[in-house]
Amino acid sequence: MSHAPDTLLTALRATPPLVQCITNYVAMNIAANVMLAAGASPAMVSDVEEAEEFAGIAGAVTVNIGTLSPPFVAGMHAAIRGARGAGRPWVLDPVACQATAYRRAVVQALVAEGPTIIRGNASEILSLAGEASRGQGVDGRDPVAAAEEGARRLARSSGAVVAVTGEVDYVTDGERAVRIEGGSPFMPMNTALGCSLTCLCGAYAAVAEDAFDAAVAALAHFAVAGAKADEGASGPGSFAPRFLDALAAVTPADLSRGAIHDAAVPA
Ligand SMILES: Nc1ncnc2c1ncn2[C@@H]1O[C@H](COP(=O)(O)OP(=O)(O)OP(=O)(O)O)[C@@H](O)[C@H]1O
Ligand SMILES: Cc1ncsc1CCO
Ligand SMILES: [Mg+2]
Repeated sequence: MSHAPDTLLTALRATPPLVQCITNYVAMNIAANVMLAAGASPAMVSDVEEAEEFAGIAGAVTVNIGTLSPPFVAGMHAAIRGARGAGRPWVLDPVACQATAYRRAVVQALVAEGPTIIRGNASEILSLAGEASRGQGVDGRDPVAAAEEGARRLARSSGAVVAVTGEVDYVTDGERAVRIEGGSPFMPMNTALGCSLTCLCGAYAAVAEDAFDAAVAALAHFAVAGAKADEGASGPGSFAPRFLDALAAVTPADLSRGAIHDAAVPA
């Protein structure tokens, strides 16, 4: 059954899903605040001693490789085991996966575990799709349009819904695709908003039957809140608190107004 973003936001706010977010040191506080403002219940639980058990009580798990280390990786695989055992969705954020041999190896092993959703910037998705990427560190340096074909191929090969973010976002499961407009140029000037969006994809996946609908709703929530926060912001600093306020103020009706456009999928 397909659910529109407004229905999913209503469900999210009615029963805030517990989301186990394994994310990087930069994002932990920012992402937790984003999740609470949007209407979800985040828990940054990552140690291998408890990650699998915790995933058994969470509505979804999110895994982000931003500040990678062997202990983090052990916790990620434990949490994924827990999510899979409980039949719950899990979301992958391949931060800077093009940058080093360690990141490339870790991210390949994670993709092989079958993420429900992969959310990254265009440089990261190009790299995961085996194409040339202009990415150097954590920020996207390629246009989303350049990663659309690779995103569809990655979706088909991995079985994940792939969400590519940037000025205009693109979501595909290999068969369906949409573009989402909105947001603000101040968003990429605020660190870890992409990481926070990955956590929100987990929250929507916890309440949705269809991972494609979940990714679209999470990205639309960010697009609408970002556009709202942009009004009156004079720079990235004043944008940040306005964005948190806007995430909380977004209504289900806001999500059904115009940000989401169907995109043709070539055979
Ligand atoms: N130029 C832009 N205009 C409007 N919205 C943007 C722009 N660039 C990014 N966004 C929005 O910012 C959010 C984060 O996407 P982005 O692609 O910057 O993630 P990211 O590179 O993974 O970020 P990070 O790794 O710093 O967390 C998304 O909602 C995206 O739509
Ligand atoms: C700046 C930074 N460095 C590693 S992770 C991260 C957060 C944005 O991806
Ligand atoms: Mg990122």
